[in-house]
Amino acid sequence: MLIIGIAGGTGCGKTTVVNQIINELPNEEVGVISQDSYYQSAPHLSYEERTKINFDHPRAIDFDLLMEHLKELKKGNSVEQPVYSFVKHNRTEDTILTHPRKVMIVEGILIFTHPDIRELFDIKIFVHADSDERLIRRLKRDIAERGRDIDEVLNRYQNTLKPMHQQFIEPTKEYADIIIPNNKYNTVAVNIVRTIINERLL
Ligand SMILES: Nc1ncnc2c1ncn2[C@@H]1O[C@H](COP(=O)(O)OP(=O)(O)O)[C@@H](O)[C@H]1O
Ligand SMILES: O=c1ccn([C@@H]2O[C@H](COP(=O)(O)O)[C@@H](O)[C@H]2O)c(=O)[nH]1
Repeated sequence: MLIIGIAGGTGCGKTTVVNQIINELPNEEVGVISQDSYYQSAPHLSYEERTKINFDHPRAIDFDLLMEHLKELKKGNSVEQPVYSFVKHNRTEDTILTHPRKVMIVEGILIFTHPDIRELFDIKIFVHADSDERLIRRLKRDIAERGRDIDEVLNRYQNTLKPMHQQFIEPTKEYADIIIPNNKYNTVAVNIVRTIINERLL
C-alpha cells in the first residue's frame, strides 16, 4: 500500500486537490481518509461549550484512532471511518466503511505534526496558499457549507486559527517531499501526483 499524506492550512485547497487527483482514477484502487473525520468526540459538552474548542490545536484530533485505522488498513483490514459534523461541532453516530486500497490518501491540517503518523507516509505533500487567500476561501466556504457567519469565522481566525497555523501547521512544511503552490488551481501539480499514483497502480 502506498500512503500519501496531504497537509496544509485551512482553505489551502487540500480537499479540492485530493478530489482532482482521484477524479479519473479507479475508485477501487484509491481511498481517502480525512483528518477532519477524527476530531475528538465531545458528547459530554453542550453546543455552546463545543464552539469554544480550539479545533486548530493537535489535541483536538483523535490521533490514536487515526493511527489505529491506518495500521489496520495497512494490514489489509477495513475500518469504520467516523463522520464529523462541522455544523454541530461533533462526531455523528454514522461511520463510513473504508476498505484498504492500493493507494490511500490522508489529508488534514495537522497530520504532519504527529511523528508516528508522519512515519507512515510514503509521500508527504504540503499544499500552500497565502493566508489572505485561505481566509477568503474559508469565509466563503464556512458561511455556505458549515453554518457559520462572518463574525464566527473572523473571531476564530484571529483567536485560534492564525496562531495555531503559525505554531503547528506552517512548520510542518519542512517535512514535505513536494510543496504544491495553490493560490491558483494547479493542474500541473495535480497531474504529476496522479502520474506517480498511476505508476503504482500498473
Ligand atoms: N486553487 C483554488 N482557487 C480558488 N478557490 C479554491 C482553490 N482551491 C480550493 N478552492 C476553494 O476554496 C475553498 C476551500 O477549499 P478546500 O479544498 O475545502 O480547502 P481545505 O480542504 O484545504 O480546507 C473551497 O470552497 C474550494 O472550492
Ligand atoms: O467543529 C469544527 C471542527 C473544525 N473546524 C475547523 O476546520 C478546519 C480544518 O478543516 P479544513 O477542511 O482543513 O478547513 C480547522 O481550521 C478548524 O478550525 C471547525 O470550524 N469546527
